[in-house]
Amino acid sequence: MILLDGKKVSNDIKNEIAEEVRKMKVQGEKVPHLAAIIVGNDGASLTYVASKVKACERVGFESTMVRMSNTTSEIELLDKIEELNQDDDIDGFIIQLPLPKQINTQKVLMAVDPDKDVDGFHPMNFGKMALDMSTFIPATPFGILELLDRYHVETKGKHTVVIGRSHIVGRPMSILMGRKGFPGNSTVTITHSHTKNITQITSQADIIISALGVPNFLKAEMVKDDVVIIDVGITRVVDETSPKGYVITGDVDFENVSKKASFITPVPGGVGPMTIAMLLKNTLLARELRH
Ligand SMILES: Nc1nc(=O)c2c([nH]1)NC[C@@H]1CN(c3ccc(C(=O)N[C@@H](CCC(=O)O)C(=O)O)cc3)C=[N+]21
Repeated sequence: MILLDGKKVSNDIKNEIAEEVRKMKVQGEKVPHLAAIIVGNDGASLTYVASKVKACERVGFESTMVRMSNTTSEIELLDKIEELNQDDDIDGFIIQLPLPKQINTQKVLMAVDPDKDVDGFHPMNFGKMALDMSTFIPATPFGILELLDRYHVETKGKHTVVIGRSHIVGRPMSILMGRKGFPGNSTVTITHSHTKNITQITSQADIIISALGVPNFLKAEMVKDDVVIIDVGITRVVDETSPKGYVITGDVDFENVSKKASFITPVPGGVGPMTIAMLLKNTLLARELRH
């Protein structure tokens, strides 16, 4: 079994980006600037945005965190987005999801300038991705592709099973794995809450990408030998014995499934850190597009 070490690979990527930034500075160019809007004060969201800001500092990017109260109206958020769209100093920005229920997420995502949409959530960019045009690929799927690439995991002709059809992970992942190229050229099955007899499907998979959010959902009995496992789950499970009071738990019963797997991502230290690294990569791309 080979561990797909997202922590290590994301560090390698950050070092590569930091090197690019150093070159920009030497040439007297402006460094990339990422902004993140966070609405509300949900603990998990704050932690994620804080780690994005920290990652910016680490590679030498500028970053701006925009905090808005959880009673923010849709209009107020749309105004803020327009401000960032117009701000020439900002190369890219994200709106941390999920948003409070008074706000229509789809409407908000459509207000982002597609050239600054480093999350790749605007329908224009999602469409480009589906049509193999160059664009911002959503950070988590992009990170998974990068991990598969750097570990030379064969995807061509393999049966990839994606669990979950979210707009952020499952749906884009199912498109990307079936695209021409590498990683890609997989035969893809996408499963969701209405899928019947999921074990019958997962047990035929060469590659399983689980983005469900149900801790320890995928058991050893549901997979075949030498399967490749990508665990996107990051559920906080209460644990009084740990210093933070919770442990981050994946969708995969790691202890048992890892015994059958050829490659597997750990949680934490797998897909999560890759997400952050690829957001930086998209921000670098956004800056290059604009200058
Ligand atoms: N507009 C938007 N873009 C996002 O990219 C986005 C979002 N909204 N909403 C929430 C999800 C979640 N997400 C993660 C980022 C880093 C880790 C990460 O670094 N995880 C560490 C553990 C971190 C910890 O200890 O809490 C790991 O898995 O090793 C996890 C999850 C980005 N998301």
